[in-house]
Formats: sequence, C-alpha cells, structure tokens
Amino acid sequence: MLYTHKISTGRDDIALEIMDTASECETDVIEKHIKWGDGFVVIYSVTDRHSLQRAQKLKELLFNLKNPDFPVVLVANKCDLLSAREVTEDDGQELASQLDCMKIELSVAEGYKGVSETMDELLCQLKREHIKNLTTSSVGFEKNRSRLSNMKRAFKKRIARSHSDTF
Ligand SMILES: Nc1nc2c(ncn2[C@@H]2O[C@H](COP(=O)(O)OP(=O)(O)OP(=O)(O)O)[C@@H](O)[C@H]2O)c(=O)[nH]1
Repeated sequence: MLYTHKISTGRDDIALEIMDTASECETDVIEKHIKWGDGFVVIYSVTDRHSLQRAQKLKELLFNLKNPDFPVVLVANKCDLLSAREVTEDDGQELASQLDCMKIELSVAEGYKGVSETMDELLCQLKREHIKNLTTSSVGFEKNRSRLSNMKRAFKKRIARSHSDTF
C-alpha cells in the first residue's frame, strides 16, 4: 500500500511517498521495495518474537542492498500490552545497535506522538543524506572542473612550446 503525504516547513515543501510493506513475504518483492526507498522505518511488535526475527531479516537485506548509512529508525510497537510482551527492551536495543540507529518504543493505540517522533527523526536523517549527496556531487563537479583547467593549461603550454620550437 502506497501513501502520499505533504509537509510544509515554511522553507521547503516535502512530498513523501510511504510504502507499507507489512503484508509482503516474498524476498524479491521486499528487495524491490528496498531499492525503491530512500529511508526506512523497521517495525516489530513487542508482543511477537517472530516480528523481531523478520526485522532482523530486513536488516540483512538493507545492508546488502543500500549504502551503509541509509536513513533508518527502528520502532517497537504495542508497548501498551505489558502482559503480552515477548521482546525485551534489550533485545530491541541490540538490533538498533546493529542497525546503528535510533529505537523508539511506542504504542500506536495510545496516540500519534511516537509516530510523529519517528517521522521527524527519519526526515532529519533523509535531509542530512540529501545534503551529503549534494555536497559530494558538487565536490565531484569541482574536481572535474580543476582537471579540465589543468588540461587546458597543459595544452596551452604545449602550443606555446611548439611555437618556440618553430621560431
Ligand atoms: N493494543 C495495541 N494494539 C495495536 C497496536 N498497534 C496495532 N494494534 C492492533 O493490532 C492489530 C493489527 O494492526 P494493523 O495496523 O493491522 O497492523 P499490521 O501492520 O497489519 O500488523 P499485523 O496484523 O500485526 O501483522 C489491530 O487489531 C490493531 O488494532 C498497539 O500499539 N497497541
């Protein structure tokens, strides 16, 4: 399922496309979605140990398919269901450390504060990554420009030398 969402910050208008892949089981379909995405919210339920294992599998796929510092937030959902908890905070934290990302414990049943915090953190990482990519491409542009100037200078010298050889 694909959702679209627009955010206006006053300075920028940001259009988000959010894909819910929760029902996907086929690895090749999940891989296709991972290649499509710029940032990721990996969610597991604290009441379901299998969901943590699925999140760990997602982590492997992310590391295989993306650059090492892909934007990601780990979410532990259903924290209100205290007596049904199967995944400890430490288990979740271990996965967050492997992903080198922030982990947010929340309950979507209790309100949108945690969801909002999750999206703010992801957006912050996406912006940082975007700026980094712009800087890298402008450094590449500068490098190419200075390589061209060097070639131009060498070419001019070469012409100058040919002239003095002739006369
Ligand atoms: N108590 C509680 N129930 C939740 C929470 N999040 C989701 N649920 C319930 O869990 C069920 C599944 O929720 P969905 O939103 O359909 O989630 P899903 O991504 O399809 O996840 P699963 O069906 O669990 O694989 C629904 O009955 C929700 O009301 C939560 O934080 N707390």
